[in-house]
Amino acid sequence: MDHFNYEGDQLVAEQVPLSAIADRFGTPCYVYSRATLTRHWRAFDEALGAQAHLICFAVKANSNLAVLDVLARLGAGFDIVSVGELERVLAAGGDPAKVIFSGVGKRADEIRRALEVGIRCFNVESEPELLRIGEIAGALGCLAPVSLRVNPDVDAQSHPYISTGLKENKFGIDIQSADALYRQAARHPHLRVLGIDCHIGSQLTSLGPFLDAIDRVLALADRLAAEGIEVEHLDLGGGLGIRYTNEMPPLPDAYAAALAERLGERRYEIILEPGRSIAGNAGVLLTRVEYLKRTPAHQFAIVDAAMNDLLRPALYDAEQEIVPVCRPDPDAPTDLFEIVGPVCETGDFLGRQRRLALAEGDLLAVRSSGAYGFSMSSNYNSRPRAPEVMVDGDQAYLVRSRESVDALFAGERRLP
Ligand SMILES: Cc1ncc(COP(=O)(O)O)c(C=O)c1O
Ligand SMILES: N[C@@H](CCCC[NH3+])C(=O)O
Repeated sequence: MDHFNYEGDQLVAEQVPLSAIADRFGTPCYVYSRATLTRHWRAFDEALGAQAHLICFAVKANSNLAVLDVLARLGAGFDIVSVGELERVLAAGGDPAKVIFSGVGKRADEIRRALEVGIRCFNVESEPELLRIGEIAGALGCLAPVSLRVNPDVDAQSHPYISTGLKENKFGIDIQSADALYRQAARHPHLRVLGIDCHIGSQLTSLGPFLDAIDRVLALADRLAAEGIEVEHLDLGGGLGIRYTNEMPPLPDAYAAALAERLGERRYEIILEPGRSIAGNAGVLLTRVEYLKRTPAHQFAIVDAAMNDLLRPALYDAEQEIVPVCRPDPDAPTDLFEIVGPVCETGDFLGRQRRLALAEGDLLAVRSSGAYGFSMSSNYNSRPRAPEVMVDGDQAYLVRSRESVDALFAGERRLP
C-alpha cells in the first residue's frame, strides 16, 4: 500500500497532484510520501509489539535527510555502512545509541568516529575487523559493542547480486567458525559481545529463507549460551521484499509471527534493518517524455530520466511499473514502448516493452523508486542529480535541490 493513487485521471501523492510537482520542480524528480514512510515503519514496529525490538532503517536505501528525520521522529534506529551515512543520521537528528554499523570494510577512521559518538553496535564481518575494532577501542580507552555477522549459507532466492547469505558471498563469518571467534571476542578486554547478526539478502519474497537463517542463528545462540556467552540481541538484518509488479512478499506481521514462533521461550531483543520495505513504495521518480522515436525494431520513448538517476533496471534488469501521471483518453492508441533515457549506453532503459499511450511532453511516474533510487544515482554523462521532494498531506517540500551544473565540477582543478 502506498499513497500514490489516481484521483480521476490524475496521479496524486497524498493530496498533491504529481503534475503540480513536475510543474514546480521540473523533471526528473524524486517524490516521497511522508505518510507512506510512516505507515511502513510503524508496520514493523507494531508487528513486533511487546517483543523487545528496535527497527533500524537501512540508510543505504534512502539517505535523504528529510527521510531520515521523518523516521528518527518515529523513534527509528538506523543501520549504516559508512561514516558518511553516520554523519547523515546525526545531521538528521538520529540517536547514535540506536545506530548499528554494518558493512564488510570499515576503515579505522570510521570505527573511531562511531566509537566517539557512541553507536549501539558494530556488526563485525571478519576476524581482522574484530581485532581492529578491539585495538581502536583500547586506544580510546573504551569498550566496543559488537555482534558477529554470521553467514548461515542460506539461499535467499533473490537476484544473485543482492543475495548475501551464501557461503560463496563476501559477507559475514561462516556460521560454523563463529563459535571460536565469539570466544575470542568474549575474552577481549576492549570488546563487549552484544549480539548475533545475520542478513541474507534483499528483495526476499518468501519467509522460508528467513526462517532457515533464524533457525541457524538460534542454534548458534543456544551453543554460545551453553558456554556462558549470553548475547542480548539478535539482529536479523533487512531484506523483506516489496511488490514491484506482481510479487506477493510476506508482510511484517507474518514475518513477526513466524519469528515469535521460532523464538519460543527465548528472550532476546530483536533488531531488524529494513530498507526497501519501508522506503521502496514510498517514492516515485517523475520523468517527462522528450521524444518518441520509431526504428525498424522498436518504438522508443526517450525520457529525461536515465540510468544515472535510477540504476536498478540497468543493473539488475529490475522491473518497476511505469504509469502515466495524467491518464490518457481511453480511446488513445497504445504502443509497446522501450522507455529509455538519454545516456549513451544501450543498457540505459527504465522499462522495456511497456504498453502505453504516449505523446511527447507526457509525464510518467516510475513507481517503487523510494529505495535504491536516488541513493544509487550518479553523475554519469555529467548529468546533475535530480531534486527530491517530500509530500506531507497537501504540501510538497523540496528536500534536496536539483544539483547545479557548477556543482558537477566543484573541487576539480586543472594542472598548473
Ligand atoms: C547489512 C544490511 N542490512 C540491511 C539491508 C537492507 O536490506 P533491504 O533494503 O532489502 O531491507 C542491507 C541490504 O541488503 C544490508 O546489506
Ligand atoms: N541496491 C539493491 C539492493 C542492494 C541491497 C543492499 N545490500 C537494489 O536496488 O535492489
